[in-house]
Amino acid sequence: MYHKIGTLLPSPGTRPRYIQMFIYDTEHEIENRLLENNGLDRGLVDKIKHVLDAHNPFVQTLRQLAQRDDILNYENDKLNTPDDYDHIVRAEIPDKNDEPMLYEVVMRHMIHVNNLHYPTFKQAAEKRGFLEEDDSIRQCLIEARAVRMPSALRRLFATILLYCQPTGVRRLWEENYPYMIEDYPSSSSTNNVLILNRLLHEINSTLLQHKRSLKEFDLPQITEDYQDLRSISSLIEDELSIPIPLDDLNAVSKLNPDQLQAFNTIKHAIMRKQNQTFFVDGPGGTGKTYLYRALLATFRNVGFIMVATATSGIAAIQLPGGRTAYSKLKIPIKLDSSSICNFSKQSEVCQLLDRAATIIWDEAPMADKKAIETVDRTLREMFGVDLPFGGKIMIL
Ligand SMILES: Nc1ncnc2c1ncn2[C@@H]1O[C@H](COP(=O)(O)OP(=O)(O)OP(=O)(O)O)[C@@H](O)[C@H]1O
Repeated sequence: MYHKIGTLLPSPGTRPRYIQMFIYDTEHEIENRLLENNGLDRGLVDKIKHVLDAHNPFVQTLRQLAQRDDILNYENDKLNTPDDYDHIVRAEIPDKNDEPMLYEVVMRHMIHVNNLHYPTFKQAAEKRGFLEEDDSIRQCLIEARAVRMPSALRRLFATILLYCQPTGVRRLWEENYPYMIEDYPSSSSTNNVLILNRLLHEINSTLLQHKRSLKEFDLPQITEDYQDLRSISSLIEDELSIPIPLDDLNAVSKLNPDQLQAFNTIKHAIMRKQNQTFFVDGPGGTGKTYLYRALLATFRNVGFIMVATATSGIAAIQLPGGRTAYSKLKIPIKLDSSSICNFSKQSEVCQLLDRAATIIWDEAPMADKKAIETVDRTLREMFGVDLPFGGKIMIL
């Protein structure tokens, strides 16, 4: 209904139409109707008008609007949503004894019944069974989950918030949240907060474009910590979002005595931020990669940044988030005794290395000696610390 009726009062210079007939210039309502359509039978229109006035509760409600002082405020404002109408269109429940028939009609058709009032027209209509609670929205989201990318699902969710006025926002959120974050990589509990905030931030950005905000909805809110995290580079964010395989977390309990000794020694240094360089050596197949994976999982799981590199690409992909040392540390191809890695002090790479608890470089002995010296020289210079690798804990 609200799509068709336009403003409650006609705009200046135009004749009343549709719903405006019941409110504007009611003394000349018949004439106004005939002007709209001169083929009408005056007698018939008059009879219909009386029938509607006597028996239609909506017409009676609209007639009362004419007596409202604030109705003029709505003259030029199109009421766009059921809530807008609900705000001003209300019917009184007639006295059951004085007007039993009218009472029955109103009780049958009126939205707010039994003194139960709902914040919006839509909610009231749902409670009366005129609408199904968010069912069409839910169905739409279920279909979208099957065929749409998570990014499209996020935009759809924001659009639903903006235009569909769901009543159970929190329930829709809980149902669809896991599907909306599917393309945000993470598995640790630490990162879940980041992921939640990232999703909320993205939905909020869409809402802000339409001058709305997350705060208006029954949804979790962005935590303040996230505002700090927003200032970090995307490189660090990517590093914090590296998935942590459960097997790697469990690997700690399966380390053999040698591996465990190495694990504990390195752990000790990381916890105390002691500058140390470790050389993990052993014949092929003795569990070096196994140890690295256990270290990466354990410390990433508690929010540490662990940069994982290897000399060869094959070895790099054995480590979650692993890259070749040349690529990650921007080691130049041509090396000499004064080479420096290709990143500046202000670069995201430098920020990442600065925040990293440790740098793992698997198969380092296979790399050109000058490459290792270049990294050492660069980190000393970047961090202004004259210690091996600028004071970083290195595992080679
Ligand atoms: N403590 C352990 N418990 C169970 N399995 C282990 C353990 N340590 C190593 N392994 C297994 O042994 C195999 C070889 O281990 P890994 O690849 O870590 O050795 P590596 O020293 O890195 O070998 P390479 O130098 O050839 O790369 C892997 O399948 C690994 O899962």
